[in-house]
Amino acid sequence: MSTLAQLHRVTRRFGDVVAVDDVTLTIEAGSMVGLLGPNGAGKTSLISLINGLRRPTTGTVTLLGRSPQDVRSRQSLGSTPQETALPPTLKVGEVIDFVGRHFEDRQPTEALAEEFGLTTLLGRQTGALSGGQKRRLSVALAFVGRPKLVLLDEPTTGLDIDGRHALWAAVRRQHEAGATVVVTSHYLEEIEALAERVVVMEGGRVIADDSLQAIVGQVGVRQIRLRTPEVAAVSALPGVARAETAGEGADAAGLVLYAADSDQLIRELVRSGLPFADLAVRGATLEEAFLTLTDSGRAHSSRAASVEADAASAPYATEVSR
Ligand SMILES: Nc1ncnc2c1ncn2[C@@H]1O[C@H](COP(=O)(O)OP(=O)(O)OP(=O)(O)O)[C@@H](O)[C@H]1O
Repeated sequence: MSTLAQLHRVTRRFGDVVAVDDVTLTIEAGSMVGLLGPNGAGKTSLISLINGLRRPTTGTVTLLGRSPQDVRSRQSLGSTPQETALPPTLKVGEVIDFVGRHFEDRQPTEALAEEFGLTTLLGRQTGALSGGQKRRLSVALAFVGRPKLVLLDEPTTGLDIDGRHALWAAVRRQHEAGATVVVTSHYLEEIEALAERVVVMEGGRVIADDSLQAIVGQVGVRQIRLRTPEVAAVSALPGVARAETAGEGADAAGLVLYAADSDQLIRELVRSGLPFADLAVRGATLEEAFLTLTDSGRAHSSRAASVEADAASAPYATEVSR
């Protein structure tokens, strides 16, 4: 596998702020990498180091074997422009043609428009597009030059669910057609839908870098859902790492338990004689993995209150940490 981008011991400071802190990272050709992290984790700064908009304070960044500032390496890079960078009086088709002309091997305007659901908008001025339509155009432009590497910084922010799903499908098809993609997102669902490899950042550092499956698997918890009128007693069973009530139902609340050993917990539950129904067990989600991996998750857990006996009637989910 060839390397498209490489960061070696890269630190980027803005005054006193260390936005990227001693990061070493390799982006291999053919991969689909999700960059995940809480606000201010350094994701955008990392992207701007790869696309050459920023230079590292220390360390080295290479893009296709060259400096990211070298125009030859940027020829093979696709990224989304800021929405405000779209010329408002140019039509969608004209903008795609304009950007496409910068590349030797480009996707035809009609094909790209079709792929990103822009066909009926080709004749419309970009200034007259909705926010979601501008977003789709911005992402489509990242792919027009058949780039080897595409950097998508929060590609679906502001899109509704249908719009998000349609864009993910288009990005997946472009990836299958050969594009290597790095995508940052606040939506865990987006990373789960797109990424094969997940890099988790926090405080400028990479705190996890593995396959999506392995990241989720790192969280040694399983989720057990059931309904019970005895919320407090079931939540207090040995082996429960965390419990949340959904507050549904008048007499038997929905309860979500997290445990390292779900089999053992179920044995304890049966042995306790406590009433329960609708038992379901599944593995952790990316969200649970993320909360476990990041400080925000630790803060979130420590803020959580204990399950009280009256939690069954609470209108919102209650989370506990034990
Ligand atoms: N131009 C800048 N000048 C000063 N500080 C900056 C600059 N750009 C980023 N920072 C700081 O660097 C840190 C990382 O910011 P960055 O935008 O890379 O994070 P992020 O993970 O993309 O966050 P978000 O998810 O909120 O977009 C933050 O503390 C931010 O305030």
